[in-house]
Amino acid sequence: MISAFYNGKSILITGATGFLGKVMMEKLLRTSPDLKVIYILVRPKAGQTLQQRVFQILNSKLFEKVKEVCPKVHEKIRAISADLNQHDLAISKEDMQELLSHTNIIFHCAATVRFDDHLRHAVQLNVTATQQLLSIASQMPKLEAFIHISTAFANCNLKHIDEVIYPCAVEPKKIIDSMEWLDDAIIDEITPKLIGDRPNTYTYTKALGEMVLQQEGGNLNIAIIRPSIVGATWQEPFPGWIDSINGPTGLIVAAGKGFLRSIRATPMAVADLIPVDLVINLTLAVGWYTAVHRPKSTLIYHCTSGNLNPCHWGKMGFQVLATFEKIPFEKAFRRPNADFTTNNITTHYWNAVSHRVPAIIYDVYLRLTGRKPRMTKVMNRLLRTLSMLEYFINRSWEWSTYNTEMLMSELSPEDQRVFNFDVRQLNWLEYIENYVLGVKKYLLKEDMAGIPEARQHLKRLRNIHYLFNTALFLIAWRLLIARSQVARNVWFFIVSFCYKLLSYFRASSRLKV
Ligand SMILES: CCCCCCCCCCCCCCCC(=O)SCCNC(=O)CCNC(=O)[C@H](O)C(C)(C)COP(=O)(O)OP(=O)(O)OC[C@H]1O[C@@H](n2cnc3c(N)ncnc32)[C@H](O)[C@@H]1OP(=O)(O)O
Ligand SMILES: NC(=O)C1=CN([C@@H]2O[C@H](COP(=O)(O)OP(=O)(O)OC[C@H]3O[C@@H](n4cnc5c(N)ncnc54)[C@H](OP(=O)(O)O)[C@@H]3O)[C@@H](O)[C@H]2O)C=CC1
Repeated sequence: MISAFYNGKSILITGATGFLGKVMMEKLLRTSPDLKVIYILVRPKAGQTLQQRVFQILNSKLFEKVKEVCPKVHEKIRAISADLNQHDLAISKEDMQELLSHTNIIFHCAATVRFDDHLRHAVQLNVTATQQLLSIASQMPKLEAFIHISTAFANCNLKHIDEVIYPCAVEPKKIIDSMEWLDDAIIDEITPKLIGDRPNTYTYTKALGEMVLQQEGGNLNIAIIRPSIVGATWQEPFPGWIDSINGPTGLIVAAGKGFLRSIRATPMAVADLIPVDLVINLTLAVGWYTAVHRPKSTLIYHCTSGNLNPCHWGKMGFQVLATFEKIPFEKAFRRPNADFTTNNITTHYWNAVSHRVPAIIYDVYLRLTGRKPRMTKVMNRLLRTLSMLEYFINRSWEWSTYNTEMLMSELSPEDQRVFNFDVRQLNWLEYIENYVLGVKKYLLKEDMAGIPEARQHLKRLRNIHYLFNTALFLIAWRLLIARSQVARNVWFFIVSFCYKLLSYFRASSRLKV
């Protein structure tokens, strides 16, 4: 039923080149190959034109399965040049006309997801662009539904979060206006006051974005999806696909490569991870439900795992490390072994001993061998990332999921199977193993044939580690003996004790003969 609904439709997706957007395009094309067209708003980036970007995406591994059911996949995608940083989204007149007269459904995924983005930029992307898209949407006569992707952490200043829009202290309109005339220095100064007890500009501006939808949605048929921490695919189009380094993925890479040795995290805090294919299944089901059933008010759907099938960071970390034993990453800096600490002092200690000192030693080695030092820079970046993510790995939240569960009960058995978003069916251990494997294959693009060599490399690292520790112990001991009478006495006692033990064994073996 849901598949049939999208057939013949013209669908507009923003953020289609991003992590969620790609999985959404793939699923739509695979399950509704007779859809009319998918308009995607794309900007040229990294020296590539939009056509080159789209070509690269459609020819990637993710889209291999789609081509079996929809060979003319290229013809179904219409890339429209746009920049959400620009006031009018920088869409040409002709393209705008086409969008206005044909679009049936909008999925608004584009956003800045950087936690440290400057407030001005975060407001432009996550608030102003949403406002402008709403204004465009309100001129679309054929529009049936406007689906907005927010985040479950938009209200992370609360402990229990319901499927409602919570107001922010300052009206989004006022924030948008002030960003026009305030200079960067003043914005920097007021940012902590505005974001209040939220940890970053991302969560704050996503909350403002929701308010804009509520206040300026007019008669539009709107729904909001709030996913928690989005991870690799669970089942579709195949398990473990991921190409984004955001969230836990960057830390999995850092742990697997041996950079990440210690992390300030609460092992019993809920790791509210949710697979990306599950998020997309829910989103497409919401698109159908919103368009067909036209709920009286804007419904919000939490796409979270914690209340239905909880996993904890401790369990996740353990399983990630266990997977590295089977599937090691190539060219690791050290053997993967990341510990969780919960206290500030041990965090500082391990950061110094396990992160900074090895980086400095390695950079000295690089310098001595005539190469450019780089490890300290990598470590600094890792520590900065850790400090940004810590907020989310030391707390647990409760999200109510009434609307999501209501929607599940509205689906036919066939739709429940094809657009499965029932997280209770997910086996975490299996999922995390596939996730780590997917990070190796699809993000790091490492060949599975290289696993024996990666294992050998880890063995060499282990031997170097033992050798290094022994040498360090002997040097420290030698220095201690040279300086301390007590250490000398202990040393003398140990040596004479060993000597006596040896003499005793020798004498007793002679007596036996
Ligand atoms: C033992 C294990 C335990 C595991 C335990 C895990 C616990 C983990 C809890 C997480 C909990 C999160 C909960 C969030 C819930 C939301 O709603 S999340 C939305 C998702 N958003 C994020 O995750 C954004 C977080 N990241 C950031 O804000 C920024 O990356 C940081 C952390 C500020 C770092 O910024 P930065 O140092 O400037 O680094 P950045 O430029 O971003 O990237 C560094 C490199 O990665 C590359 N890169 C960046 N993005 C990408 C991408 N998407 N794809 C590919 N490459 C990329 C860049 O190109 C760059 O490479 P170079 O150009 O230097 O060669
Ligand atoms: N990933 C996660 O863990 C979570 C994500 N979400 C939400 O899901 C949505 C998608 O996130 P995700 O796919 O991970 O994010 P990505 O960073 O992977 O993708 C962001 C998308 O937005 C586009 N975009 C950014 N700036 C502009 C711009 N100026 N003009 C046009 N397009 C732009 C990007 O285009 P380009 O490729 O050109 O940069 C990209 O397609 C977001 O709304 C996010 O808040 C919610 C919860 C968790």
